[in-house]
Amino acid sequence: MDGRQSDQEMDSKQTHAASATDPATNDAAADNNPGHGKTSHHTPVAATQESMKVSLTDPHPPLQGDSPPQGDLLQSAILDPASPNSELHSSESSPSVPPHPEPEPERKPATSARHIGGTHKALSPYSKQGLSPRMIRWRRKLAQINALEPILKAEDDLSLRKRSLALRYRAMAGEKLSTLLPEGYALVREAGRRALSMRHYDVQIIGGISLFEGCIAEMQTGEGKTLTASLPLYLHSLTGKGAHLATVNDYLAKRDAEWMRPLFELLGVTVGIIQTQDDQKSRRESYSCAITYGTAKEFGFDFLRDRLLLRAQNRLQTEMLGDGGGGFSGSGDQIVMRGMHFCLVDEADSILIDEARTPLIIGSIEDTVRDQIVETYRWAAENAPSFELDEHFEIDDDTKQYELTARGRQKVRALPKSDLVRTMGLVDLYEYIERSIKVHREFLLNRQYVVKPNEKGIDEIVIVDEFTGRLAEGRKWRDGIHQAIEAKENIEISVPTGQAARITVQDLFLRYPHLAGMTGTAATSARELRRIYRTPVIPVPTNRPPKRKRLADRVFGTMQAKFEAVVKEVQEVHAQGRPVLIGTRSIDKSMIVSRLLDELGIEHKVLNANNVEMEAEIVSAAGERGKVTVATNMAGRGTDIKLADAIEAMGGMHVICTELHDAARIDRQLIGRCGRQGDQGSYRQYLSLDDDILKGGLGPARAAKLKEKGIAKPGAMDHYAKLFGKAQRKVERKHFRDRMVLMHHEKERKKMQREIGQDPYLDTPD
Ligand SMILES: Nc1ncnc2c1ncn2[C@@H]1O[C@H](COP(=O)(O)OP(=O)(O)OP(=O)(O)O)[C@@H](O)[C@H]1O
Repeated sequence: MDGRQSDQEMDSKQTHAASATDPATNDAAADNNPGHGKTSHHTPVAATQESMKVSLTDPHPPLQGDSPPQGDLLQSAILDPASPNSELHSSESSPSVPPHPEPEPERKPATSARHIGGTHKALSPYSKQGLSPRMIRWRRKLAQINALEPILKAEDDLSLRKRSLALRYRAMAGEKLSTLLPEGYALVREAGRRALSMRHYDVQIIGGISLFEGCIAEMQTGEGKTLTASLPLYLHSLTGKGAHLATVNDYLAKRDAEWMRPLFELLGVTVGIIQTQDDQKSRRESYSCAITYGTAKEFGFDFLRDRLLLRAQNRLQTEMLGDGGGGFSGSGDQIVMRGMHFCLVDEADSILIDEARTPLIIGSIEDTVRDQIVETYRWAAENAPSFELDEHFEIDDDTKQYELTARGRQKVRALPKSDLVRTMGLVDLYEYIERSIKVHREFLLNRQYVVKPNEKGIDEIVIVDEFTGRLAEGRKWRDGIHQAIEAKENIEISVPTGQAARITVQDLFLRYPHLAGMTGTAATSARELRRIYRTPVIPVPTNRPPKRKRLADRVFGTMQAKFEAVVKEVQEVHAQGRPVLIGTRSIDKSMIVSRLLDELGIEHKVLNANNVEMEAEIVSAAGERGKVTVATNMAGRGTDIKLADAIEAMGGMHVICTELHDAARIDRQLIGRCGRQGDQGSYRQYLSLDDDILKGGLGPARAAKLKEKGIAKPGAMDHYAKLFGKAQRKVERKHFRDRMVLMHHEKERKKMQREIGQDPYLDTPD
């Protein structure tokens, strides 16, 4: 990777005209009803102390998803300190395999141990010795929640709802949420059991408590983050200030909200969903709900649009001084958000780290020199391919800068130009050509981007997100890269329109007074998350010990040899009837694997950003007998592949990773598609000496030598496996440093702007 992520920026969709109606529901009226408060207040937490001891054994018949012998791991740990279940089940069985690229030593257990146990001995949050005061406190709360369970179980739905209203009344009257937590969480658990047939496991309750306390809960993939999120979202919603859940795309926002809706509704809590295409009116309605699910991007744009509106109405000053509220204006336009109180970030590493630098930008006026710019982009795109490396331009290996040589500049001057292009300054023309050469060499169709018609049928460049494999609709590369690609593909050029408002994803989340996050893969980023967001990472143990098996890494000389070996393995596992998932780093590579499978006559499905509409169908069948699925990172986050009945006995699903990503976290996401919820499963990493990660981590010279070696020597060369892990760690460290530098500059800029009385979000430099 060449820091392309840093080039990315978001362009807003058109700023919608706000509508005049005010749908803001006033839940407070119902909440403030003392009658409700009294009737539902009949079993306060304090009254249940006696029953707590009893509740440490599970009084419930197992439900769907419950696993009686090991189901409540924590419970058994409390009852029996010697219980093997009291260990943290985070390692996978890996018999006699070379070590998989491990996260940097200084970043992993040390951080977690410090947070959980306070000493380095306390590697397990549930071991008795070295338990941190925090964990002792959390276990005490868990015991209180467990104690309430039989009581709530005996009550009807209406009583639960009344209890919920009473809690809201108390929260709005100023009672601390932490004192309401045990009863609140017990209510959510009971509502989950009734409405979703899913009872929160003890480990999920512990995860929920850590989220309430502003931590990043690291829960293994498939452990049920969606259900865990319901706990802190509910509790924070009680204050009436709105609780937000930010996730990575519209699809997940909608899916999770709809999934959890029956639980919340049973407790009288409203749920809103923000989708990209929503107008201002429906956005306002969604934000007026007690809990709102949406994407980080939409939360950011709504914040900016509101801010622009407030400035237009000259109300920003009072708003900033805390005298805002209401959101009414003389023109009838209203802001959509009710403020920012609590945000739970799903896939926290993706949003808080990978997306952190992404600026969300709302454009302003049309550029008057538009035609000239458009024509120059086209002129550069036509001529760039005729420029030769070393003769006309050079590339700086460290900075990835393209620079024209003297001969290159001479060539630019000599090129034929139209009148419009000729009026452009010569230095600008050099830059246009340099950028265009870079785009021709580094930005490839069906790898970094696709060309896709928009809703008006006009072709557009849509970025393929490196981390999620999904199309990042609405996002643009900056510094003219996006326009240079449009020129290269000969489609309409979207000249930037200047900046009216801008915020980075990082700044957006730092504005929430209460922030928490969940992810399957945060330990490797614990240091960064703590440093930037002051959110400690807490590993939450798995509910059942993972049975996922890691098979030895395989290394080949060339990509071709690697993919041939991959399909051979697919053939073998497929013959046993086990489902196989093959992860690739880009759309074009998924197509290569698909072609090779076709040649062998193996029926399969391809899941990439080009066939997103088939996603639900492909995923729902992927765990069935004999299914083969080729996917990009799209199959990573949020893809819940259910195994068909007989598959578990055969050994579960087999995942094949065909290349390392720039961050080990992304590889872990794909691996996490198998062995979910304690299921059987296996995975293997395939590598080749021409993989991009070697260039990024070991430098172009060393990578070129390895590549030569790979071409010269066919067959497997597994002894190189460790080198790949080393390269990946180097790339991770480089990205970490880049992010820190950027954060520093952003901080300085904002400080300076505030000093001179500017708004750092609205008075943005272009
Ligand atoms: N307490 C529970 N009882 C029964 N089933 C559960 C429970 N918690 C989670 N599950 C099941 O576990 C599966 C995984 O849940 P979910 O998709 O929320 O996991 P996740 O942690 O978000 O995974 P990923 O990180 O892969 O996105 C779902 O099928 C869900 O039904």
